[in-house]
Amino acid sequence: MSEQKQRKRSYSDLEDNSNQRPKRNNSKNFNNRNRNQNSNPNKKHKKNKKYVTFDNLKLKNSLVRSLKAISIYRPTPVQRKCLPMLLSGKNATISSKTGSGKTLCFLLPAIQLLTRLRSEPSQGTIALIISPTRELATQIFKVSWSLLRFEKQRCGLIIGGQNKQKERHHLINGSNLLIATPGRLLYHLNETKGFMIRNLRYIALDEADKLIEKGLEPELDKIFTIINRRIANNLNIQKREKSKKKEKENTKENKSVKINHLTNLQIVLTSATQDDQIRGLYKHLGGNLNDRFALKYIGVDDESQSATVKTLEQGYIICKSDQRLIFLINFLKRFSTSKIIIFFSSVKSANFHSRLLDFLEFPTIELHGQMEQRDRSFNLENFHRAKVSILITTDVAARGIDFAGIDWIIQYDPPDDPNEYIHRVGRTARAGKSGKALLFLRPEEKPFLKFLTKSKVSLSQFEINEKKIKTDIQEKLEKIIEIDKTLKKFAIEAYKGYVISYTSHTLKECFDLHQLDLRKVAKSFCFKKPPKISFGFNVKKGNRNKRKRKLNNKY
Ligand SMILES: Nc1ncnc2c1ncn2[C@@H]1O[C@H](COP(=O)(O)OP(=O)(O)OP(=O)(O)O)[C@@H](O)[C@H]1O
Repeated sequence: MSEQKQRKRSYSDLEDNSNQRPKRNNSKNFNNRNRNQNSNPNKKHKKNKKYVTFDNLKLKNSLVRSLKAISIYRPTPVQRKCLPMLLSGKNATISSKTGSGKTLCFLLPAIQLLTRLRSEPSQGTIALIISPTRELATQIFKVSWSLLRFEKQRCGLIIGGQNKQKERHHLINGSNLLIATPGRLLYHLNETKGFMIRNLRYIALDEADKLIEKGLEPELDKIFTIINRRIANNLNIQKREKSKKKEKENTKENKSVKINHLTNLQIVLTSATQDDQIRGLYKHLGGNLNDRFALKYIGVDDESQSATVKTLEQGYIICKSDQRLIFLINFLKRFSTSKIIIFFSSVKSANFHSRLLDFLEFPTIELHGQMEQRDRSFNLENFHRAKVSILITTDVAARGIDFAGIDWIIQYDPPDDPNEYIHRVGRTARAGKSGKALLFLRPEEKPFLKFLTKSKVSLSQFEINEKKIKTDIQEKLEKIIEIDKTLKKFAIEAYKGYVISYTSHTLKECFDLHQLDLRKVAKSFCFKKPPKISFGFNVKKGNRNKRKRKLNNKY
């Protein structure tokens, strides 16, 4: 049997073990497994020289107590490696697999710093955490809140979509630890008088690579320029108070805000996927990689053969466009007692599929960036609580969110690149738990597997057992769309969104717009034949006629 064949697994061989899933462990503790396996863990630990506690890492007693209160007793490998360095004030960029505990790596040093400085609310923000999404920022805020339970320092959250007035009030009252998304942070830096940032000493950028990739670089640049200027002014005021003689010199400095005071900050960058872009971002922050402020790279899993965790079982299926939806529906029927996340490439597509699946009596929860913030938070909370549910989402939920008890990650629309794949599947199999992931690929998209392999992700092929797939449903779906005009509208938008999303794929050799057979694509949006719509693509000169003809043929 060929190697490829040996690796193939039948989709129907996959067991739905959701019913046997151990009860959700709220503590999400990596160490519980060890404790359960060993009736007397202390004996084993005494023998084990590597046994490290948070106390060994010189973490304050009150912080160790806060950790115990949320059932966290021992540091994870990445925490063991990073905390000594970060607690001593060094700058670092941290890379380790999804769900390995990076949040505490940047939060504990921030809080320890606040307590060491005995910072008061009147001193404003001393530590700042920037996150690319609102959901992730909120999650970090909740963890910060529980870690500060025995401290007098305050934490605050400022994210898009929230009441600016309320946020202003909190900022003026002083949030020593502030968690923010870039847009809203920039707004308050510009508009909120009394938002004190001049005492800033610590800055962490979570999912740092995403912050750049999301096109947030110009915003970050402005943020750092303002912070730099405020720190500079503050230092000048302090100097002036010390020595009136030097006032002339100081005034000069006051004008030259080009001096980089950001190098006086402790800087931490984290992500499960990192590349050279991170170095670029660090330079924005004023860090010089050759001096004493050098950014130390801490990569916990660099030697690992795989970029994803061992407890994740992952595979792909090859599915023609017109079979995709039928297969998805069959899959959801089969795993009806599971907690599932399905990723789509566009908001419109997520929108339509959520409605369609609800109609077909698969209750879904929707989450994407074009929803009202209130609905976003409400839906996210509901999904967190649910034992069995289907989350229909876009890449807004791909990063950092700490979901519990997820059985399956379905990438119905493929991700843009291997990094995004790694983050998406990282929403399951977290903190030592197990999980499964399934990637849908059209035959033409198979080259994407090569890119995944290069990024140390290897998948098995799950075969579709054609006999078990009910295909008669296609006709019913087409009828539903004909009758329900609202659903039809959503289907048209989704179809358009799907095709357009193809134009923005960076890996053109895997996701080529011109290889889409629109008649088949239309089937997967419940149409008998492609709806007549204009996509308004920019067709490059030279190939204009050829491409136009090609597109016309397909539409
Ligand atoms: N020392 C620890 N002991 C037990 N559980 C822990 C520990 N540290 C973190 N956890 C838990 O592990 C889970 C994952 O942690 P976290 O969200 O920080 O991972 P991450 O590395 O940031 O993941 P991602 O890359 O996906 O953002 C959380 O539920 C957290 O409570």
